[in-house]
Amino acid sequence: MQNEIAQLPWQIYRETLHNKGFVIIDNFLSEEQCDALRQQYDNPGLYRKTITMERYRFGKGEYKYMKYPLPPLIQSLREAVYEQIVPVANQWMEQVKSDTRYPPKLSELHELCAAHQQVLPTVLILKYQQDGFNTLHQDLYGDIFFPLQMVFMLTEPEADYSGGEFVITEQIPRAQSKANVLKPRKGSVLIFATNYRPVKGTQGYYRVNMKHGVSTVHNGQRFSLGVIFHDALT
Ligand SMILES: O=C(O)CCC(=O)C(=O)O
Ligand SMILES: [Fe+2]
Repeated sequence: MQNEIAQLPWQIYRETLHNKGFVIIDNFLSEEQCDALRQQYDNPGLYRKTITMERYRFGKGEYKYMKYPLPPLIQSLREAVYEQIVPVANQWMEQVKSDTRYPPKLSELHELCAAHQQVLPTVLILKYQQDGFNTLHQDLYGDIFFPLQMVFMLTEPEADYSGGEFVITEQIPRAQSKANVLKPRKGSVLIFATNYRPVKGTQGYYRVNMKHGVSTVHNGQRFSLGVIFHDALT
């Protein structure tokens, strides 16, 4: 899996991340891998915490945080994609004139997280049913955060559910927000900015704040797997 990931045209994906703050890679997971992950939703041994989204007013639906050790497929995806996108994260830090630099390996990011008491895995699997949705948010879990994250689509739009678009908003300084509405197919991965992206202005780069969420699912069931790279305090 790690070798297959390394073979993808990452230079193009990195450019898209720079230009738009998100990129969709189709057919990243097979049908079988998606179905297997989805079936694991009901395997209680895999999870450390279940969140009913209504309770926190996060939306409507349910998600579960995985425990360490992660299933081998997810562990290797998380490591391999991190290594490909860490140059984007570092270039963003440079552009916004931050001193933060991210290490080349995910294990090194996790050492940094651990030094800030962030040791719990943030990988989560989400399930939305009819009328489910996810309010616009940012996945920050402590002082240490990696500025990009990914989400895998485990179900197929129109066939498995309707509605349920992935929404990313860009809050342009001194203007109203712009929305990007995405409908990635089953097996696709979407990589996107966790809190902001740099945009070139007349006087260097400025930060455009980004949030993401999921619009209302009208029918059916929508499953996704969110992979955040930093670990959490709680
Ligand atoms: O269900 C989705 O597509 C989005 C889930 C989410 O907020 C995330 O993975 O961070
Ligand atoms: Fe999220």
